[in-house]
Amino acid sequence: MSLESIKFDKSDRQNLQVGILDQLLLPYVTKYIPITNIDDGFRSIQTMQVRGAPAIAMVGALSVLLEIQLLGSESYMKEQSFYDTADWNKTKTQLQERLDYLLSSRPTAVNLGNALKDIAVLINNADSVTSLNEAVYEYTCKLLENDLKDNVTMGNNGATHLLSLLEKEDYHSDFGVLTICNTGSLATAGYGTALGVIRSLWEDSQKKSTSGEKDVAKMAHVFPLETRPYNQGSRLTAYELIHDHIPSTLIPDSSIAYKISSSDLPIKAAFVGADRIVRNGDTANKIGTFQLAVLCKQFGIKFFVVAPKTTIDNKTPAGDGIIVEERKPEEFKLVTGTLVHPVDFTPILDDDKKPVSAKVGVAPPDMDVWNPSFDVTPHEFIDGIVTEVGVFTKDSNGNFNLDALF
Ligand SMILES: CSC[C@H]1O[C@H](OP(=O)(O)O)[C@H](O)[C@@H]1O
Repeated sequence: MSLESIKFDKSDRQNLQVGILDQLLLPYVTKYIPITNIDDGFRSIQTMQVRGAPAIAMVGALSVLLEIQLLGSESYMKEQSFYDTADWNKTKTQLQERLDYLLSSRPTAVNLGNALKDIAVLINNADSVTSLNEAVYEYTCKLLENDLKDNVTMGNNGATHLLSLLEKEDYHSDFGVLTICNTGSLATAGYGTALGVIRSLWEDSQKKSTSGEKDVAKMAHVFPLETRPYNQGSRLTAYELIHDHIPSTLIPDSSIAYKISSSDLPIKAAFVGADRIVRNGDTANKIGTFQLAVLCKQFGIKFFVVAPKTTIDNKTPAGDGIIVEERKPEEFKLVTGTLVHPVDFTPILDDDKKPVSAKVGVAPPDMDVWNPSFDVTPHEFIDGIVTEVGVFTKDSNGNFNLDALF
């Protein structure tokens, strides 16, 4: 099992190498595929071999860095015909065009756009390929380092905030939490955003169990939603929770209300990620998040969005300004997975002893479908926005003030 979504090999500064974990093959097959240029970056993001707003930004930035590395290669520049090698300003303009192409791979998550905006400034200011290579290398290394560091800080911020709320309501017992999609190490540089809070809550629970503390609030169980139609929950979050030995039970997206109302273990919070948080706190996230928020409000369960500053869109005033990506109909009408033995779930191997990928039809081929990748949760349904800077809650008028994040 590997939770490393991105492998960035910097051992040879002149020959940087990047591999991404092909998340379309998880949880049964662990396979890394090389990223060598912007085309590889575009394809891996658009096909969702790599997904998760922060991970998309990091793979995008790395693919630009590797393309700039190629610009410094005589053999590559002799073979290629896109870049005008004789005119540095023209080359820079052409590189900006390539960034625009990369940005079109997935329109909703803002992290990629934020990273490419930063890189566009570096391109504009660079006076040579060498200086540009160094500037984008430094930027990209910092992006990956900061993401992991910020996720741990964010995880602890979210856990501390929930535990203090439970203390205030005089709740001193085990509790469960809900989460949707995948917001863990497979969506980031490590630890995760919403799943990072869950990791911090589990660390807190284990300390309390080890020290034998009684009558204390501690997270005892996680209920991840399967998250159709790409199944980030059942294929990826379940994979991470098993890897970390965190007690959890996978539930169908359609069972939230019944789970909350029938659960013996009180469910006290939902933690979800974000693809774009706009100025008033409205949040784009995986399809199904909005209805989870509505149900949490109905049952009096706290609903938290967890995301780093790189997910903030400080230009868009409200959620109706967010472009919501629609995925291809076949991604809904087919379930993609690995052929397994129905009894012990071991992968069925082909003649080369490799697991066999399969697509199973679950709808009539000529049926129209609606397949939005995200929805937009109005800030009215959000109790808090957890970030590495701190946890933001609404004022007495029900408004978020996120200026500290802009
Ligand atoms: C920390 S990942 C944030 C966000 O990205 C996921 O979308 P996708 O799997 O389609 O890239 C999901 O919405 C997560 O909540």
